[in-house]
Amino acid sequence: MDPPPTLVRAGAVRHGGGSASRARPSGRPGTVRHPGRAGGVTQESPVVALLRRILDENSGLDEGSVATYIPELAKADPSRFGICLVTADGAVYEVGDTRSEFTIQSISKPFAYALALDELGPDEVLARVGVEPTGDAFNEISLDPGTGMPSNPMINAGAITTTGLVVERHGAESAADLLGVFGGFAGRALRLDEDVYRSERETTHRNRAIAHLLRGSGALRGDPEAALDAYLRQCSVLVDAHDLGVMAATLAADGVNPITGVRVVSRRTVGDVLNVMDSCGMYDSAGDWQFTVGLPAKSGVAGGVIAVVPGRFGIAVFSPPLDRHGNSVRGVAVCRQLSSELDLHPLRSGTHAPSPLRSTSTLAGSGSIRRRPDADLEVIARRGSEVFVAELQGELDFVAAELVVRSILDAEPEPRFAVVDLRHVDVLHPAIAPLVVDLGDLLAARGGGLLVSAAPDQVGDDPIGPSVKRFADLDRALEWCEDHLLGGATTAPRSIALRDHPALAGLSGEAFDRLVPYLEPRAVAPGEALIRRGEPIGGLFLLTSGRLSALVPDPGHPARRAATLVAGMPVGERSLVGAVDGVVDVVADTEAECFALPVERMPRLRAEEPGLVVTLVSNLLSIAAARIDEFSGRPAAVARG
Ligand SMILES: NC(=O)CC[C@H](N)C(=O)O
Repeated sequence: MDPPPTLVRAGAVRHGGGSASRARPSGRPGTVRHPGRAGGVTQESPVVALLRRILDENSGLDEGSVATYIPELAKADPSRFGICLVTADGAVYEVGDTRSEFTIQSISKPFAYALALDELGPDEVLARVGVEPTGDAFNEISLDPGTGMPSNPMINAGAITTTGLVVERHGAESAADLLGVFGGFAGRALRLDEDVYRSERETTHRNRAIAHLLRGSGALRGDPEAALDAYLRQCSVLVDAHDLGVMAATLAADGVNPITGVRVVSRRTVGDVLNVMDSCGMYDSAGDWQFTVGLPAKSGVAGGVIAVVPGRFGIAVFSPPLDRHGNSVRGVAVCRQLSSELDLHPLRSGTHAPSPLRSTSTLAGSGSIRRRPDADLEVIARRGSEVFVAELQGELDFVAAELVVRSILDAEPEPRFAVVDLRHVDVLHPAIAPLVVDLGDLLAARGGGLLVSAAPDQVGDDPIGPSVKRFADLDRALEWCEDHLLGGATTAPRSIALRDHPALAGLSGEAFDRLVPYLEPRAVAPGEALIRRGEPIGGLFLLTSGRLSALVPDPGHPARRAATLVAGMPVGERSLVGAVDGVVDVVADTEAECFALPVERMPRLRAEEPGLVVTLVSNLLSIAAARIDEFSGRPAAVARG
């Protein structure tokens, strides 16, 4: 059946073939782009190929028969078969008959339950419908003997009550409201199959009995016929497998439709809905489903089945012939195969989350890049095991955080400080906050503390805990620890005389005196840049005091420190070969002093003092060579400092 003309629909290119498409949130529901199409030829995604194989392998399955108790459903074409998988971020994969419409039937139940929960809140809903799996058939005439209320919202008794709650609140508008919410989940306007609605209304004696029983028990408080009518209408909403895939994906995406980007219901509601789908969604085969598939799911007697992999994707299958429980035979078979082949069963997957520890070391093994004199490096090497260093990665939930805390507390010898780097952490669960704060206190009691290096968008700007220090990057945290271990005992020369600058080594006193007029003393305040990336370098700078850092941009993070500079080092050597732009920002960390040889004075120096220039350049070369040795692991030829 053609979709309403005003709507642009995802994947409208195909029927019966296979397609992968990706739709992003935009103003129009279901607007789509086809990444796999090149030169007019549709290139099939491997995911589509996988779904097609599963479709083919199950298309010989001829058991079951189409529902006949609703006369209109008996007309269904039993050969229709489609599979649609939609990811929580909006990629759509579909094979087979994913654009043939059928009525949603009982797959409407979780979505009506979502509307009731969202509007009335869980307390009011739970007072009228339970969450106990019964193992009953979908149409069982049953009430919980303890409460007198229906056991759960996935069997008809519970679903009619859920819809009754909506009717008590919205009256005549209820059917339209339900249709609107279903459309929000599907990402397009949906409509009723009037023939199926009329056909069921005329024959629904059993549901009518249930509705009146519910009125008698007090589960329904309004007109049972009105609740029944709204329920029958909600069951008669026309969808196709693509719609159901998007609806399931919206549940997978915590209630935000991944195609339209619109939040349909709250996150909390989705959690409640998935819970009852998990325990009660497949009626009297719920246990078998749990055992073999293990995913929250819902089936309908017109042949649809949905299953949800929370946070990941939704699956929809359409095939009308049903088993004795009223579940699509091929739908169940496809979900079983997908669950087992793709390792989707949450209790069976056997996969363990990757380790949150990307690397562990101590300060003795991995110091900061701050240049320090050898005597300081010896102190750091000797006391470095007091500082445990861990680079973390991936998702930091409670389980991951427990492992990190344990590895810090089990470390030998016992560290006083722990440096935890979050640069490679993608997700931080709020649940770990108390562990972080307490770990800081525990380390503080040892005379140390916890240092966290993280970008502001990971942990915000607020203090994390009384004994937790924050740093913009790992290197700065390591540097802080080194400074702490050194205390006031550092032997680092805070400043040197210009005469002692290694760049001027070997210059005679006279030559030095002739050079001095070319130089200009310059003071740099903390935070001030001596060189800026992309801007002309002003000259050669000979550092005589203070500390500076060379910073490179790191998308998504604060600038990364690529090198540190101290008294005795040259910066801006490249300006000697002509006017060039800086490739890094060189920024002072402390008050710093240097002598500048400005670029504009260089031509005259070259012309008038060629011998002096040769000495200067060869000194700069040996300093550079020493640094290269250092980076390549060879013992430095020039003393650090
Ligand atoms: N399991 C189902 O899909 C049942 C829905 C159907 N409308 C009924 O109430 O009987």
